[in-house]
Amino acid sequence: MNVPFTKMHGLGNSYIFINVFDFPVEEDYLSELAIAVANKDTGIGSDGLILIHPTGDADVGMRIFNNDGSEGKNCGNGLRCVAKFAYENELVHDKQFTIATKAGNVIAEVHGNRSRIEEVTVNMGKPILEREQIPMTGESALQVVAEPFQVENYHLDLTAVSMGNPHAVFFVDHIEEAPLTTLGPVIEKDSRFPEGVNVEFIEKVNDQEIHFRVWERGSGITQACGTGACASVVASILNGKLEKNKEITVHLAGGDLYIIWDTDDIVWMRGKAETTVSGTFYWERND
Ligand SMILES: N[C@H](CCC[C@H](N)C(=O)O)C(=O)O
Repeated sequence: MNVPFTKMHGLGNSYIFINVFDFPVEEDYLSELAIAVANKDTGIGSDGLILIHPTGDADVGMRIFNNDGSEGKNCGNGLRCVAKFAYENELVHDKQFTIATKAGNVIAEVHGNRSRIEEVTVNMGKPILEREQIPMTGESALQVVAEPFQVENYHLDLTAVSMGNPHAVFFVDHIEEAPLTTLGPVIEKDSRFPEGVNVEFIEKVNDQEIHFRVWERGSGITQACGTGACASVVASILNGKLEKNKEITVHLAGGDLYIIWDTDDIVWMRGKAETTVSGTFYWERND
C-alpha cells in the first residue's frame, strides 16, 4: 500500500500525518499502521500517527495513535501541527477554526501566512479534575491533589489532571533527577489508572517557569507533550505553586510552550509547529 504522509512535530514530539480528505483509511488497520510508520528502522520514525479527517462536528478532525498502536483522545502538539497543516493546505480558510478530537472540540488560531504558519494558539478547554473522570480508582477525595502515592520504594505526592487524556503529575526538586525511565513505565501501567496514564515530573523554576519531563502513555519518553504541559500548569496552580491568569513558560526537553489557565477555567496553549518531510510510505501490510 502506498501511503502519502507528512511528518510534522511540535517541539520534537513528532507524528506521521495522513490527510484523510485525500487518502481514505480503513479503521481495521490504523493501529498496525501507527506501529509501522513510527518504527525508525523499517518505517519513517515518529511518536505515532495522526489522521486529519473530515467531520460534521468541526472544521477538521484529529485522531491520534501512539507508537504502540493505542489510540489517544487528545494531543496538544498534534493539534498545533493539524492546525498548521489544515490552514497551509487550505482545508480551512479562516485563521481561527475548530478541531474535533475524541475528547471534544478545541479552537485553534494560527499565526503567520498561508505559505508558512510557525506558531499556533489552542483553546484547550477546561481541565477535568474529578477522580473518576481522569480516570483513577480510589475512594477518597473527589479530586486528586497532592495525594500520597506509593510506587515501588518511592513515596510520592500525586496530582492527577485530564485534558481529555489522563496525566499523573509529580513535583521534583531537580528535574534532572526525575525517575523518568525507572518509574515512568511502572506508573503508566499502574492499576490505579484503569486506562493507563501519561507521567510528568516537573520542577518549579520561579513564578513564571517550570521544567518538565514526560513519559507518555503508549509512546514512552518524548521530547514534548502538549496536553502534559497543560496538565502540569493546572497541577502547579492546584498545589499553590503557580497562579491562574499568568502565562507560564514550560521548558520541555524539545523547547518551550506557553500555557495559561485563566479565571474562566480555560487552558490556553501556544507554541510552534513544524513540518519535517512529506512523501510516500510503501507499506507491506501483515495480512
Ligand atoms: N500519549 C498520549 C497522546 C499524545 C499526547 C501528547 N503527545 C501531546 O502532545 O499532548 C495519550 O495516550 O494520552
